[in-house]
Amino acid sequence: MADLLSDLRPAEAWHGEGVLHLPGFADAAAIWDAVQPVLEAAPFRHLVTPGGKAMSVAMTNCGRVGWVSDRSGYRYDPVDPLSGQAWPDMPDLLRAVAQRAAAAFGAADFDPDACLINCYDVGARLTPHQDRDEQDLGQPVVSVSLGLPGRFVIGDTTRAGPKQAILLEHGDALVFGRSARLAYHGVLPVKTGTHGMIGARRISLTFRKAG
Ligand SMILES: O=C(O)CCC(=O)C(=O)O
Ligand SMILES: [Fe+2]
Repeated sequence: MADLLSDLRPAEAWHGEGVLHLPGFADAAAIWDAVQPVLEAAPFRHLVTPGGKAMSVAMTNCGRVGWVSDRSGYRYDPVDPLSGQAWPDMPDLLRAVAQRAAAAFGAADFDPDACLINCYDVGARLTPHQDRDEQDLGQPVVSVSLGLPGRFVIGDTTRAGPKQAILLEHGDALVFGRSARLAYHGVLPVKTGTHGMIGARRISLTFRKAG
């Protein structure tokens, strides 16, 4: 007998054994609600790269530690440099969706302690990089997308290697790990548009086991 939900929802897609795209995986409205108190306590801000340039993506965090960048480098820090306080706790609903996505990837023991929240205004981008500030590279990275579509590009472990683009839409989850854990990835400039719930921007929540 046909499963009604799986008929309505686009299928999950593996890109090799290291990248799993889960279209429409998350309850985006519930996630957006849960993020509001985080944004009140720790608003989006444009971090500065070690080279001194402001990033086009605005960022904040929740969880035990948060990812920060400044003139001295990149790191996970338990303190929000803007408030001088601990980052807001990771809401249970966020942790749960990240764990559910990781389980679909085969990482049932994923226990994130950091959630980096990225805000892309129209035109903002993230140039290809590796996520390598986490201690245990055996754990995957899970992202959940909200708002305008994002063209996520991911390649191999070399900066210049060929990349494929995966369109990430409102409510999609993406997991990368194993052979793709150190793959170079980024987000192309977000195209003009307005999303009914999120406005003229894309927001991604990226969950990691940092420590
Ligand atoms: O916004 C995304 O989907 C990816 C973000 C990312 O690569 C990161 O936060 O390290
Ligand atoms: Fe990344």
